Amino acid sequence: MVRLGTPLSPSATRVLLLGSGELGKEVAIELQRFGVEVIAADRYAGAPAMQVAHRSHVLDMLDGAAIRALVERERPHLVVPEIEAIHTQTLEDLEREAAQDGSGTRVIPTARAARLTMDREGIRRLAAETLGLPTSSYRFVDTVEDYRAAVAAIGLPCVVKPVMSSSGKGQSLVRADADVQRAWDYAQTGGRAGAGRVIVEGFVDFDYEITLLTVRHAGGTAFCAPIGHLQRDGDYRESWQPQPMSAAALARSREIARAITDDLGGWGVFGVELFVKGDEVWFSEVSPRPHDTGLVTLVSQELSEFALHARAILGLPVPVDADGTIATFGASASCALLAEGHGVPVFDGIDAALRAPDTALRLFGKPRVEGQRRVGVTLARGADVDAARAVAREAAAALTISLD
Ligand SMILES: Nc1ncnc2c1ncn2[C@@H]1O[C@H](COP(=O)(O)OP(=O)(O)OP(=O)(O)O)[C@@H](O)[C@H]1O
Ligand SMILES: NCC(=O)N[C@@H]1O[C@H](COP(=O)([O-])[O-])[C@@H](O)[C@H]1O
Ligand SMILES: [Mg+2]
Repeated sequence: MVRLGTPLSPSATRVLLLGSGELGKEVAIELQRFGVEVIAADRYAGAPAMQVAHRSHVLDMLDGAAIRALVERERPHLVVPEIEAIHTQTLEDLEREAAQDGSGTRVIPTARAARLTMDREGIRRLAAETLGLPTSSYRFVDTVEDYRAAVAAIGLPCVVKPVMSSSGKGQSLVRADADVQRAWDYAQTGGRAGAGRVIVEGFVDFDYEITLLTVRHAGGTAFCAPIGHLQRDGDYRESWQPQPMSAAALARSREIARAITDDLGGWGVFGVELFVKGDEVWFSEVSPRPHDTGLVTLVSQELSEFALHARAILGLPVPVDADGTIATFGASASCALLAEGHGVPVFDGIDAALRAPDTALRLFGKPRVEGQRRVGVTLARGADVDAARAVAREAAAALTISLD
């Protein structure tokens, strides 16, 4: 039996979000709807989820002592990682101590899942070497000499990424010898945690790629309809649901998603990223939390990936149909809004963007842009995926973003 208290009272169910971006903001809203007390943390003030949380804290999330002090101060029932770059060793320590002293703090989905996925090496070795799942070829390197040898061994084209990065930061596609040094230099400066270890991956020449949102909940494992997406510079630009795919490729995708999520364990939404060519499927990576390409579920599903995460982590029911699928409203799409430059975002043309029926918009409220940053998303439903994508793109094109 699940029991929820009243926020800001001794009975409150307290959730600490580690990371407070656009994905955490939607999770926070869903938790608020259940009267959960939400505490948001991130490396900067005024982050999106902080704007809808009961309170917030600014800290360096790679600082283990700072994470520990925050958990001891807030005594959350659930610690919910929202980004990769967290001092996950501290989460493992806290999880173990909580099991011993009975304080009841749980890490979502598990501290081990957070540790393995914060770093490309942990999750890649688990998937490819322990579970035997198909992946691209890969090598991990620490020095420029080893890097050059890895590129030679893997062959061109290859993809170079810092082991700790997301949204394509520090990532390059190396097509020719002339790109090799530049890719190393970018990987050393573009990652979230500074210079360091790099993965060199063989290029997978896929037909399309998907995110298979997989929900581990009290009643078992459920899948959302596959989400197709378009990435540029390693960052998502458009996503749509459902991605048309063969029955064999979908079955294989579910098999891979089940294998990796069963191993990671715990409750919550996982974004399993897969490459598909014909009926063949490769595992790429997994987020043990809602996924950016899953923003489309804000219009495609009664229960978005954020609502599903809230339900799953609280131990609440997740309704599924007979074959374990979560219902959708039909073809839908999302289009990311990127701002470039320096300053505080201001949006014009909102009325034009929302003129078409079945169109929606999320403006994340990120306080500043320095360089390039995703600041919002347009959402649309349509007769089919192509129509939905066109409406989402048109809505995005109707908006102008300036930086004050
Ligand atoms: N080995 C590969 N072969 C072909 N394409 C790849 C490969 N690795 C990455 N990509 C492309 O780059 C995109 C981003 O890669 P990846 O997901 O590893 O980066 P990321 O920084 O973790 O992104 P995010 O955090 O947004 O998921 C992939 O979705 C895919 O389009
Ligand atoms: N691909 C991972 C992803 O989309 N993560 C989302 O972006 C935020 C960071 O944005 P920022 O870099 O603009 O601060 C994260 O907090 C999360 O919501
Ligand atoms: Mg990815």
